[in-house]
This record gives sequence, C-alpha cells and structure tokens, in this order.
Amino acid sequence: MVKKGKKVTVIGAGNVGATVAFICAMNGVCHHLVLRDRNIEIAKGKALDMSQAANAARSHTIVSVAEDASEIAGSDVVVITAGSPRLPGMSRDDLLMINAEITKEVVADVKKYAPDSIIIMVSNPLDVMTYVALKESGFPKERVVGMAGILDSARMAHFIYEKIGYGAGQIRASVMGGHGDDMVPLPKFSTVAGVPLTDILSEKEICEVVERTKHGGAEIVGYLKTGSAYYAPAKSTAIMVEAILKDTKQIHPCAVYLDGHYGYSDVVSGVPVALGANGVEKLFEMTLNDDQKERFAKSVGSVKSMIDVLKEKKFFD
Ligand SMILES: NC(=O)c1ccc[n+]([C@@H]2O[C@H](COP(=O)([O-])OP(=O)(O)OC[C@H]3O[C@@H](n4cnc5c(N)ncnc54)[C@H](O)[C@@H]3O)[C@@H](O)[C@H]2O)c1
Ligand SMILES: O=C(O)C[C@H](O)C(=O)O
Repeated sequence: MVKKGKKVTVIGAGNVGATVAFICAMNGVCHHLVLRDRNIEIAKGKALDMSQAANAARSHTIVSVAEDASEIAGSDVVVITAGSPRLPGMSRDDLLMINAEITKEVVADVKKYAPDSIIIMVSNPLDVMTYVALKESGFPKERVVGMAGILDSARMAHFIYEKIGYGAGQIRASVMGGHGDDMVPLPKFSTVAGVPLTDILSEKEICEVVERTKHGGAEIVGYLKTGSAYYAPAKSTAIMVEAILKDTKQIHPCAVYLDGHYGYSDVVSGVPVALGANGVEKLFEMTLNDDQKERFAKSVGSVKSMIDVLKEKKFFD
C-alpha cells in the first residue's frame, strides 16, 4: 500500500499562520498544506502566492485553501493561530474571552473533520487556549500541545548572545511555565557551548536577561504597534510540526496538560516534552530548587485563575 503524504492545516492565515505555512511549504515538511481563515479571499491570495514560491523553491508541497471546513479532513497536524493579537498596552490575558470563543468555534471543526489530528495551539493567552482546545476537542492530552517554550527559550538565547557578543547559535536557554508575564526563565539550566551561563554572565546581567525574556513579546508589540511578533513564533511552531511529522522524538519545551506532573493537575503549562508521531510522547519532570518551584507555582496559578474565569462563565458547558 502506498503511504499517504502528510497534510497540515493552518487555521488563521494571518501573520503567524501564514508564516508557519510558508516555512513548512519552503522546506517541503508536508505534502499538502491547507490554509483556513474566516477571510477566504486573503487566504486564497496567500495560498496562491505560496504555491508559486513552492515551485520556485522546487518544493513538492501543495498549498490550498479550505473554503469549507470539511476540506481539513485527513489532516495529520492542525495548527491554530486564529484569533486576535494584542496591541501596545495590552497583556496577552486581555485576549482571554475573544480568543476563547474563536478557539471554541474552530476546534469544533477540527473535532468534526480531523478527529485523528494533533492540534498545535498558538493563539493567546496560549496556555488557557491550549486548555480550551483540549476540553472542546475531547482529544487525548497527548494530541493537544501549545507553542511557547521554544519561542521564549529562543528569545532568551538571543538576549544572552547580545550580552556576550559570542556564541550565536551555540546558546541553549531554558524557559518553563506559562507564556505570560510570570513565565519562568531558568538561567541555571542554560548553557553557552556547554558552559553554564552562571559562569559567563554576572548575576546582574542574568537578571537583565530574565526580565527582558519575560517581556520579550511586549517589546516587539511596542515596535510593531498593530500586532505582535510572527517570525520567531512561526519558526518555533514549524519546529513542532516537523518534529511530529518526522517522528523525531526530540525534546522541546511545550505547553501541555499537567495531570499530577510537578504536583499540578487540570491545568496547562510549559515543560520539556518529547514530540513524535503520537504528539506528546513523554513529559520530563526536572528537579527544581525552591526559587524555581515558587516561580513555577506563580505561573501555574495565573493560568489556573484564567481557567477559573472561563469555568465561572460556564464556558465549558
Ligand atoms: N503562542 C505564542 O507564542 C504566540 C506568538 C505569536 C502570536 N500568538 C498569538 O497568535 C494569534 C495570531 O496572531 P497573528 O499575529 O497571526 O494575528 P493576525 O491578526 O495576523 O491573524 C489572525 C488570523 O485569524 C483569523 N481568524 C480570526 N477568527 C477566525 C475564525 N473564527 N476562523 C478562522 N480564522 C479566524 C483572522 O482573520 C486573521 O487572519 C494571536 O492570538 C497572538 O496573540 C501567539
Ligand atoms: O506577545 C504577544 O502578544 C505575542 C506572542 O505571545 C509573543 O510572545 O510574541
């Protein structure tokens, strides 16, 4: 029997979604890439443009538009970036209600037409939207995973590079917890070409890197004014798509459902996981010191309080 080619659907063909699709199409990560957006004309224009780019790149990826939700059927991976981005002065949490409703709507289509897919959630507030996608899809927790940790770690690595001026591409930074102002950068788990960060930068420099990482998204919103970052978010998402489709089993920080892990239940937060053909194949529990535990608890607490807001509003009924 001939094995079918891989199909990826991106719901939300805006800045992040279109860039994820473009990276996947250029790299030939899948056979078929489907764009779906409530603005069908824009999605059609972008799909046509990307199809032509794919030809220029000699990529085998076909890019098309799902005018009807049924056309997402057979997707191996569905990336959800549908939703509003924040504007200057807003926090990601301000997007809670508007994006929860959009997520609920698009996840209903995924559940109906692509029930065997793996969902990669991107819309903000990321951890809560991942929780919404999990609850509304009814998928097993291994098949719903949120993108944030790869992005936050990449940002931290870049800020470390800016301090050192050497080692670009050799910096391994580590961030766990939610994708919000309480995220947990972990300098003690970060290295430059294998050398502990704590041996390279002073305590003051490390504090500056940590603070800048926590507000890395807002820094870009401040420059762009009309929306938020998309190149690094899209590349980070494409890394996850590729790990799943190629069954690499590589370990990345991702937002996943905690079911007793790290002492928390019924909440989503960012932790290291192995990604493969089955989605989240293994969750790693790191040994944290008291300071790290305290910061992680605060981060989990703020995600939980947003989930509680949705529960109080009977959003999940
Ligand atoms: N997890 C992360 O690290 C991360 C990083 C960057 C952006 N984001 C989030 O991703 C989301 C998208 O950001 P963006 O910059 O691409 O925004 P954008 O406005 O450029 O694109 C959003 C797209 O979603 C579409 N859309 C809205 N409602 C829809 C629906 N019901 N069905 C189908 N399509 C719908 C819009 O038409 C638009 O094309 C935002 O919520 C943003 O905060 C998250
Ligand atoms: O900052 C945002 O609102 C978008 C995204 O979460 C990011 O970190 O770039």
